[in-house]
Amino acid sequence: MSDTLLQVNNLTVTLDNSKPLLNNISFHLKHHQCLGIVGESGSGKSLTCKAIMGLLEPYFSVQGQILFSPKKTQIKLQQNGDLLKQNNETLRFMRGNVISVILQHPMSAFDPLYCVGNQVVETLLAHQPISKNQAITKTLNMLVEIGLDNPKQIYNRYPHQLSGGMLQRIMIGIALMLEPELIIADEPTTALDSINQFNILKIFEQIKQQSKTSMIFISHDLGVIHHIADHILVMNKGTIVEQGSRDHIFYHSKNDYTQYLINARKQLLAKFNCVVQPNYITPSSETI
Ligand SMILES: Nc1ncnc2c1ncn2[C@@H]1O[C@H](COP(=O)(O)OP(=O)(O)OP(=O)(O)O)[C@@H](O)[C@H]1O
Repeated sequence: MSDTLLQVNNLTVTLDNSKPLLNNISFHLKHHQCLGIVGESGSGKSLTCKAIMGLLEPYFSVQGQILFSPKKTQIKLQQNGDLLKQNNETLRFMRGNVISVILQHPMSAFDPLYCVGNQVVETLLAHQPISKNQAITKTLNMLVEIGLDNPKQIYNRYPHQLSGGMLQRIMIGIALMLEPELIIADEPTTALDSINQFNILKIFEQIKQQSKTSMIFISHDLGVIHHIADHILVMNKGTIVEQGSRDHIFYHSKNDYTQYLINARKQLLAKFNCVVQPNYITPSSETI
C-alpha cells in the first residue's frame, strides 16, 4: 500500500475567469506526517484546505486532482479517490469521520444554548454506533485526556463559561474521538493568548507522537510551523513558492520569499528579546 494519504495535482481555483486564487499547486502528504502550510494572509492556505474538505462554494471553478487514499476502508471512493469527483453524500460522510477540521475560533463551532458536554455527545452519536451512556463516558474521558480538570463540571458548562483555550482543546478532543485519518488545523492557535497557544501546541505534538493520524497544520506563524511540521509548503499569492522538509525550509532554503519570511520572524524575535532582556545581544544565527 502506498505511504501517501493525499496527493494534490495541479489544483487551480478561479473566480469569474479572473486571475487564479490557487494557481496549479501540487503537493502530497504521507500517512502519519504533519504538513505545515505557511504564508502571508491571502496566500491561499485556507482555500487549499476548503478544496480538500469539499467546502468550496459552487461559484468557484476548480481544476486538478485531490487524490485521497485512506487506510481504513470505511468508505469506497470513486474515480481513484479524487475528492473533487465524490458526491455530496460521500463528502458529508468523510467530514468528521475521515477528515476533521479544527478552526481558528472555537467559540463559533459551539451552540451557545447547549452545554458543551451535550454537544460533544450529540456529535459522537451522529458519527459512531454507540449508546448515549457510552458517549457520555467517552466525553468525560476525553476531557481528562486533553488536560481539563473537573470533567463533570466542564461537561455542564455553556460555551461562554469556558475560555477560548478550553474550547479549542475540546474541539481537538472531538476531532480525535472521531479517529479521523486526517486532521486539518487551520490557524488553531492564532486566536489564543501565548500560554494557551503553548498548551494547544503541546496537544498537537502529542497527537504527532502517538502518530495515529496525519495532519495539515496551517499557520502564518513560522515558529509554530517549525515546532510541529515534518514537511512544509510555503505559499504566496496562490502559488507554492517552495516545499521541502522542515530542515530544508528553515536551514537550507535559498528561496527569496522563504528567506524573507524567516528573516521577518527572526527580527521580531530579536525585538522581543531586546524588550524583555535589555542587555540582550542578537546572535548572528538567531533561532526560530
Ligand atoms: N469566498 C471567497 N470569495 C472570493 N474570494 C475569496 C473567498 N475566499 C477566499 N478568497 C480569496 O482567495 C485568496 C486566498 O484566500 P485564503 O483565505 O485562502 O487565504 P489565507 O492564506 O488562508 O489567508 P488568511 O491567513 O488571512 O486566512 C484571497 O485573495 C481571498 O481574498
